[in-house]
Amino acid sequence: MFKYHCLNPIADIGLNKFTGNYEKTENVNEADGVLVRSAAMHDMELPEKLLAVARAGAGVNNIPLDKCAEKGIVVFNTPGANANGVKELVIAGMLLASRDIVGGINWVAANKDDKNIAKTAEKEKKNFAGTEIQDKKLGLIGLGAIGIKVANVARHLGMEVYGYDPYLSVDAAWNLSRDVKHVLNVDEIYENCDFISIHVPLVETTRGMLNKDAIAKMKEGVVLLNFARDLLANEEDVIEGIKSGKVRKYVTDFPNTITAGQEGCIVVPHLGASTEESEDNCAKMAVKEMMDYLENGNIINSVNYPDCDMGVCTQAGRVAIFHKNKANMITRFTACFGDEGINITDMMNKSKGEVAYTMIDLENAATEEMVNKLKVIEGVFRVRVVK
Ligand SMILES: NC(=O)C1=CN([C@@H]2O[C@H](COP(=O)(O)OP(=O)(O)OC[C@H]3O[C@@H](n4cnc5c(N)ncnc54)[C@H](O)[C@@H]3O)[C@@H](O)[C@H]2O)C=CC1
Ligand SMILES: O=C(O)CCC(=O)C(=O)O
Repeated sequence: MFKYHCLNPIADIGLNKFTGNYEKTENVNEADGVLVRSAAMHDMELPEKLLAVARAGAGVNNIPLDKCAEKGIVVFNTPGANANGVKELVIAGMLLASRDIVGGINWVAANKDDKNIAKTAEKEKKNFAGTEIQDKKLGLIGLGAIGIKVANVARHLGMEVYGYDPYLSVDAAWNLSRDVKHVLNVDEIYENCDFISIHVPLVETTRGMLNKDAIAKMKEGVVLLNFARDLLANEEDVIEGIKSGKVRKYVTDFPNTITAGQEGCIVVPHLGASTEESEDNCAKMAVKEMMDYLENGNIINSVNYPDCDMGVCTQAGRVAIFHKNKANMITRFTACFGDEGINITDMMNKSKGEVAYTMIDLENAATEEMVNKLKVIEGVFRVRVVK
């Protein structure tokens, strides 16, 4: 029996995929798996028993990835599962920035008792007028699951699209409209685009990348859209840009004390993935990944361990070892089994950066003695008897 804990509400359609072999617990300390959306886990004490964290979503900056890796806790996310939800909101964001739709709606609500509202509106509407997005230039920083979808739909809306992604995957390239201008220097986006939308993960190298130096290179009246993470922008610099007139609007999905209620900022309460479809897709994918890992030791879509998939174990035993990615580890593992006279029938070893994961199928079930021998090998973080 496995136990799971939800740090945020997770869609029932996903939770209903758990079989009778799973039980929900309200006590995180007894959970084998944790499901999470945006809850901050950095200050959380990681329970000894915990084996896996599944983020029902894309961004994992709320999870201590390295700390989890060192404890042999696999962190999963759900690539692409909420990308369409975000794409649709980004398009809405561009439209909201182009005419003062929110101001206009508020004006109507404030004048609801005016018997002549139809006539007055015709006089007042000039205050809320704006521009169209067709034929404007859109620059996308990050051409992953979301960036690509935004690029392709923007092309259909008649925009000229520039895209920048130094790590563009082959899959992503296949899905990208050939009309998108793929630039190799982000400055080309800053210098040319009327709308700039950022879709990269928040990591040390991307933190604050939309700052005063970047804004200085941009066109007058640029619209910035940030549906990725607030800390990707230096928002004080963005506010300065708005005050000087350089930045026409800043559309963000991340309310905070810098942008909430600020003139020129259109702030949405983190609604990018808040659609029934995205929530369902993320929940289903997160639960599937977690179950495959808990039952079979397979890792698919992890952000802190390599993918490693040996299917369902048909042998008597399966052991999974989390360890440092360094020389001689496999020799030492196999020696442990050899010393006990246990035959290895199949094996897989994968690495990701500084960590590695080894799955070993055995003709006989692993003994406690053998597991203890593996645990004390220098560089081993965790040994898990899967079967
Ligand atoms: N507002 C919301 O509710 C949501 C926000 N997000 C945020 O959006 C981000 C992107 O999501 P996805 O597109 O699904 O992720 P993804 O992983 O599919 O795409 C990210 C892309 O950014 C690229 N990249 C990384 N560093 C870069 C850099 N310095 N310059 C240019 N490109 C760079 C990567 O190569 C990758 O193609 C997430 O990390 C998350 O923070 C994601 C989903 C929902
Ligand atoms: O779960 C959510 O609503 C947030 C989604 C998100 O920000 C992400 O997937 O990165």
